[in-house]
Amino acid sequence: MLIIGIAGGTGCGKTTVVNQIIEELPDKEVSVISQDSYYNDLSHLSFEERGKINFDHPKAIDFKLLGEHLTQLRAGKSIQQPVYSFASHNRTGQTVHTPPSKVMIVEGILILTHPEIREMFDIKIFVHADSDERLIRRLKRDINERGRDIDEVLYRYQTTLKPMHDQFIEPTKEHADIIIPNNKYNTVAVDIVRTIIIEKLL
Ligand SMILES: Nc1ncnc2c1ncn2[C@@H]1O[C@H](COP(=O)(O)OP(=O)(O)O)[C@@H](O)[C@H]1O
Ligand SMILES: Nc1ccn([C@@H]2O[C@H](COP(=O)(O)O)[C@@H](O)[C@H]2O)c(=O)n1
Repeated sequence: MLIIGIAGGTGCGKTTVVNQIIEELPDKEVSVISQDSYYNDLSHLSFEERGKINFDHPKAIDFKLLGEHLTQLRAGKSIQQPVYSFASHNRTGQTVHTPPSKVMIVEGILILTHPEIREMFDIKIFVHADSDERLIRRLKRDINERGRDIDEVLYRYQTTLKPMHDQFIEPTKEHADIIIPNNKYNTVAVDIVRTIIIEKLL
């Protein structure tokens, strides 16, 4: 099994890059795990209380469960990946059956911050886009797809997102084996990563 970790600040294009990489690959051979699925279970809090959580701090992530799941996958066992709702700031209670595959891609803003999780990756990738570009993309995406308004996105950006990015996420770039510049769509980098994966699948 080859486990690839793909990190980078919000809006840098991690999900887009992953989708481009796997587009032409056989479904059964490559699976994706999103760090978003591993936000802590916040069922004990009200919606208002959940909305005040700092979702850009490493403590917001259930790294224990993520580590257990990666260990199980490496041992050839399937996992039940939680489904996360950005609308309710919580897990939905549903899960996605995720079997082990030859290549597992794990993507998320904070996945390279945790030493034991980092150790589990055979290849570590950091996707870079400038912060103004990321904010513009985040605004458009969160308003169109995640049920947010401009005030919510900007408030979160100023209070938690930017400080946490500077403190925790940007420094993990130094752990990366590959840095993908993604201010513009980067098909060359996507092709290179896909080629590495295809070699593993042969
Ligand atoms: N290279 C790019 N150029 C322009 N827009 C992009 C690019 N990559 C991603 N996007 C757009 O930016 C938004 C955020 O991308 P996404 O892949 O969700 O980022 P992330 O998973 O890193 O938060 C999406 O609407 C996506 O379509
Ligand atoms: N309930 C939540 C949980 C997380 N976020 C934000 O999501 C970002 C990470 O996801 P990306 O797809 O953008 O990498 C992170 O910056 C959190 O602020 C949220 O808004 N609400």
